Amino acid sequence: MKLPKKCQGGKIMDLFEELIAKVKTTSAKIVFPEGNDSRIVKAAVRLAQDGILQPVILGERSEIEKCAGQTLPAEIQTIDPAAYPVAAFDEMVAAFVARRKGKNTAEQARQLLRDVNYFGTMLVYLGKVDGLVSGAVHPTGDTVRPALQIIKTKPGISRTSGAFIMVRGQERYLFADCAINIDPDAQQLAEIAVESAKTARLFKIDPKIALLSFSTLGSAQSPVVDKVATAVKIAQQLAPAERIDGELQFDAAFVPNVAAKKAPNSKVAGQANVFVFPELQAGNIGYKIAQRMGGFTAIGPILQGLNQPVSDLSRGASEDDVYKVAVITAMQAINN
Ligand SMILES: CC(C)(COP(=O)(O)OP(=O)(O)OC[C@H]1O[C@@H](n2cnc3c(N)ncnc32)[C@H](O)[C@@H]1OP(=O)(O)O)[C@@H](O)C(=O)NCCC(=O)NCCS
Ligand SMILES: CC(=O)OP(=O)(O)O
Repeated sequence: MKLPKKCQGGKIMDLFEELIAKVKTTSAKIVFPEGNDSRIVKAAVRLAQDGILQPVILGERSEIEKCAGQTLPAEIQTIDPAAYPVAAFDEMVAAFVARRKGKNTAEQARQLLRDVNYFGTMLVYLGKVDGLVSGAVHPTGDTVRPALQIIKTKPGISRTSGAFIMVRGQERYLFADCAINIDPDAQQLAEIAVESAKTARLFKIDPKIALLSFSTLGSAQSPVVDKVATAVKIAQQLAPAERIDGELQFDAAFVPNVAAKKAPNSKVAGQANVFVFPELQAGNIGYKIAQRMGGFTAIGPILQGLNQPVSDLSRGASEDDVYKVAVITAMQAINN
């Protein structure tokens, strides 16, 4: 049944009201490296004024204010990396070099840490803030590389991946990987599926996980289909309690009467709510089609499997998207 528009909007807010209520209790510190972007600064100001989290914006305070066209409230902390105290910067350089275990020299560290994303990620690593939100200006690679190198993945997880929660009225789905792994192998794809189930639960989605393909359970033959079928077997071994199936075409995964024809014995087909794409072109295109043509709100990408929360925005993000992703980042910090 289709709900009236007003009611659909209400449902999106329900999800956020729940998250915000949780996040407010801890007042997490979130760093925003892109103090030169008005969407970032305005969202950070609103988050502080709404009492949701404590933003730390990187940049020179008067420049940040010029960019946002407003004076920053006194409670908003800013850090200008160019004016960071020498002793604290030296400490950051030493910690970076130690973390990189011979992969970067101190000289390289000093150079890299001039980049706001490296600087902000080190603030997370050193525990000076609880999470980072960036990517409104920087492309994904430049936003997440510092996190991959410094924060790294949790034990037992080899790849981080990027999930979107797709919301339209009462509908709530998870799409992954839409952001990071260009051509994951079967093992990596299986890990993405298992991590996606954990992320889904954070958003009260009871996961039924479909690994997507252009083939349903052997209807087409190709090495790329074999990769997905192998990933399903690995994922089922990694997480035997989860409902995981594939390879499935999207219609077989989503539409009950198509599932009845194509995959009648599947416990997932026709009712999947977590969709794992076989590679990044499909995942990134897929979420943008659902967002831009299908009327879904796309929340993310939420980086899964990192030791500490770092979030990458789409450069097409609105001020409101920044606000929501920051709330999710703070929630990940609580659940860490
Ligand atoms: C994420 C991405 C930037 C990493 O590329 P890269 O920096 O060239 O990766 P490298 O292979 O040089 O690895 C750099 C480091 O990150 C680690 N790494 C790379 N991918 C990783 C992943 N998915 N999970 C965890 N660690 C990863 C590597 O192990 C390496 O660590 P090390 O320096 O300690 O050895 C790349 O995969 C990419 O461009 N992905 C697509 C991003 C994109 O454009 N998405 C669409 C828009 S959202
Ligand atoms: C997630 C994503 O696609 O990011 P961007 O639009 O910045 O490339």
